[in-house]
Amino acid sequence: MIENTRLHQVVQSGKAEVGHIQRMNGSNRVVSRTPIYRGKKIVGAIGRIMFKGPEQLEKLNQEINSLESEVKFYRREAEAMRRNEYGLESIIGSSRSISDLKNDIVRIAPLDVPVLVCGESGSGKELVAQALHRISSRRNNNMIMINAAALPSTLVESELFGYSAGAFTGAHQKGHPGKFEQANGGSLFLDEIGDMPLDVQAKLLRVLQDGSVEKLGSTRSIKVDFRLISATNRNLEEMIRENDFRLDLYYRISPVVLHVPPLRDRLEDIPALADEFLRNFAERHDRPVCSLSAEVISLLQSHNWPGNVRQLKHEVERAAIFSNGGVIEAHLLQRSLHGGGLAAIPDRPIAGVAASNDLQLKDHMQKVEDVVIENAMQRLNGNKKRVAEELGISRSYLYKKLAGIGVDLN
Ligand SMILES: Nc1ncnc2c1ncn2[C@@H]1O[C@H](COP(=O)(O)OP(=O)(O)OP(=O)(O)O)[C@@H](O)[C@H]1O
Repeated sequence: MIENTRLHQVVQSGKAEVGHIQRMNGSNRVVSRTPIYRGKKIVGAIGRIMFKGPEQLEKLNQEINSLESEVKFYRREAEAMRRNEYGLESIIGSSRSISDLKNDIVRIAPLDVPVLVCGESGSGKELVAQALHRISSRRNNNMIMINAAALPSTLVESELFGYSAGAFTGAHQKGHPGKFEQANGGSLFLDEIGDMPLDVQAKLLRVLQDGSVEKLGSTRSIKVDFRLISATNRNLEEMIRENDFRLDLYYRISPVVLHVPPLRDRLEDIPALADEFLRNFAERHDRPVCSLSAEVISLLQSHNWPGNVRQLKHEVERAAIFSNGGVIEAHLLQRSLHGGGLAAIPDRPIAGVAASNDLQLKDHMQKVEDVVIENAMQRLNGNKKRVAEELGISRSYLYKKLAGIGVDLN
């Protein structure tokens, strides 16, 4: 006889009981009781132990919760990937200049020629590079990214060329493939190529001429075949005139040049861009999607966006964070967007700048920049990526400024 049984009640009521706790031999069990019918008549009931104890049920519950949130996460990821499937879709905008750019990408992507993507910082050069790769015949292989500005000079060679086993003390036993080798069969995206030191430019040129690399510590050259996509926000022609960029390298990297227009020249794209950023933000943080009031849209369209789309994205996401959902109103935008003022209110007063009369305007500007950058570095705990994003400047420019201020970059 099962103690505490309720099977007789189930026979009487004809109602199944699922997930009930029943005390048996001093332990709690999770049980189910189901009536047995013959035709319309109840002829008995069957009891089953579903879980050996409530803890087991709790554990299962936790597992289901964690699986549910995993599914949610992958759903969001899949959605993001679906949007990026064709590469071009991730470039939002239907202005004339962006439509022309997309048409050029479609035309150029299948041709296996090097492409130089020029444009101001934050204008979307990396997105263009991704789209070129994704709709090229090399899309099933990797696109390897190198940020020439962020490569410490001591690591340039091992990073780019790789090294063979035992090439130097501390080298990994099996050696290491460099970025050129990793890009074999795919594309190599050289970001901020204008910031590449002259000695590295010479090495890169050799690789492009020979189509092969020699690892550090090895005399054997390895054939490499990649499509080179470079990007810069610098004026390379001017750098060539100043002997800061090699003319022969320029010819190699620029059979096709694409120009990404600055945001201020395509203000009509702002509503679509902002909508996309708000949608992504809501998806990432599992929050309802906000929209922008007409006043906010017109304020955004009257700004000149020195940090381009990156700055817009940052601004829109910032407003979304501070909004309570629904429509984002103008008071949530930073002061700078209401006409005048710096993008960030400096934590440290910009002292001494106005006081000294013997400085030229550009020196005053430099000082203001230095202080704003130092403040942002402090506020964001030295996170250079976030500082560059917040100030709407490229990381290469930030590195240069930090080196000028005397901040240790390592
Ligand atoms: N047309 C666009 N549609 C959607 N998002 C965009 C667009 N252009 C830029 N972005 C977004 O703005 C940010 C900056 O873009 P990206 O990194 O491509 O700029 P960049 O020109 O390569 O900048 P940098 O010169 O600083 O490296 C990214 O978050 C990117 O997704």
